Amino acid sequence: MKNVLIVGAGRLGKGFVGETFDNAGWNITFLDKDPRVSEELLKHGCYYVKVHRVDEIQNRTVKNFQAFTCDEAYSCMEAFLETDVIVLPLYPEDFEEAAEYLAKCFEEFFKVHPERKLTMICITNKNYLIPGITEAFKKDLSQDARNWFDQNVVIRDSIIRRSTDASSNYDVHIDTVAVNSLLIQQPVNNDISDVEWMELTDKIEMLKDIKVIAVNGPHATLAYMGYLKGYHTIPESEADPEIAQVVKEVVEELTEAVMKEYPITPEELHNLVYFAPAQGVLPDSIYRVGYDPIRKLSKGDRLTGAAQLCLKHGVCFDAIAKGMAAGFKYAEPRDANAQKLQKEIKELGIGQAVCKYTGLEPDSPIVQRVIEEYNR
Ligand SMILES: NC(=O)c1ccc[n+]([C@@H]2O[C@H](COP(=O)([O-])OP(=O)(O)OC[C@H]3O[C@@H](n4cnc5c(N)ncnc54)[C@H](O)[C@@H]3O)[C@@H](O)[C@H]2O)c1
Ligand SMILES: O=P(O)(O)OC[C@@H](O)[C@@H](O)[C@H](O)[C@H](O)CO
Repeated sequence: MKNVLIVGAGRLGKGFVGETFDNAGWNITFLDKDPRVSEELLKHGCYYVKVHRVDEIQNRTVKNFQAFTCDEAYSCMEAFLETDVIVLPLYPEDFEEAAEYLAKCFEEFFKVHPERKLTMICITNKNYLIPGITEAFKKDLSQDARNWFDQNVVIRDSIIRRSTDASSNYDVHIDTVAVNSLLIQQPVNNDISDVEWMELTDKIEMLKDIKVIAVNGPHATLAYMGYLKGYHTIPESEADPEIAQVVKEVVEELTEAVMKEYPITPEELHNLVYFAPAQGVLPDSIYRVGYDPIRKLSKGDRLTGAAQLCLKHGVCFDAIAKGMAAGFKYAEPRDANAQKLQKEIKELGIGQAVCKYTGLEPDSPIVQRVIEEYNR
């Protein structure tokens, strides 16, 4: 049987990666730095995933797994030494710490199985992270292990086209929408062709730029505008006619700009970004989708990146600016970066804050439009 180690056993780690590899008959090992994750998994002995597919809702119970915390005793070591594939559904800021912790595991793997190959798959919505992640994973290795790592381990980026939510990262009841595959940069070192929803591709960086702008830009707009109207879930925002109209215009604006910027046909774009309707309703939270407005408003990311493309190609970005302005008003108390942003806006004023967090110059037409929308 093949073995997968899932580093980051939160919503996506359990609800997508764990459930999917379990379905394909792989041995699953979860590793998480939050002790509540393994405590809950081990207490229940299983977890539950409601998989919303196009044709049905599957209620899956996943029972066959091991779960570990990133403890000092390295209780995950034995499982690590048997792994074939390592999947890392982590937020961008968490890779460095994961790499530091796992250095000891890679050092041991190299000693015990120098002949084996490994594939690591990173799951985030941030592009161009792989060189930095690779450095982080090699940083604490001995020279011999580093040489081995270069020859035997590949770290691949992916494009995740699936929403998966739960009340917390340690909740054992998870909802996921399964209508699109995970696109993974090829080649990989280990055979994953038996696992549903895993699809190898080329041109990952270009496709990821497009996907983050075209899928996550409208998604963030739903979250930020919905928050301002007091909603808690994305379906509530989608049902609001005023928000739905702005989101429709966001899609029109960014689609025109994307088609001008990238060598992609309308059919290829559709295949990349279309989510077929699934059965039931995923109660996806505005908290999760809006999470970390500092990342989401940064240069090149889903909203500012979309506006930048529009500006470059002479396309109107009025609706995108509305989404960005709502992002600058996002004050969710549980979101540390939303709080940080609000504090900075109070201290610096909206003008300087927009420049600082979008990375754009004060005379940029994007900055001007966002400030106008913010003050409206
Ligand atoms: N949930 C989704 O629908 C979804 C969709 C697309 C992309 N993503 C991306 O996937 C990634 C994970 O999202 P999520 O929703 O599963 O988040 P989550 O918060 O539910 O889970 C992340 C888990 O990683 C753990 N973690 C953090 N640092 C760690 C470390 N150093 N070592 C081990 N574990 C560590 C956390 O404790 C947490 O349990 C993010 O980059 C997110 O943007 C999520
Ligand atoms: O994961 P984030 O924080 O980058 O973005 C939140 C959502 O937009 C995102 O997770 C989507 O649900 C997902 O990318 C859809 O495929």
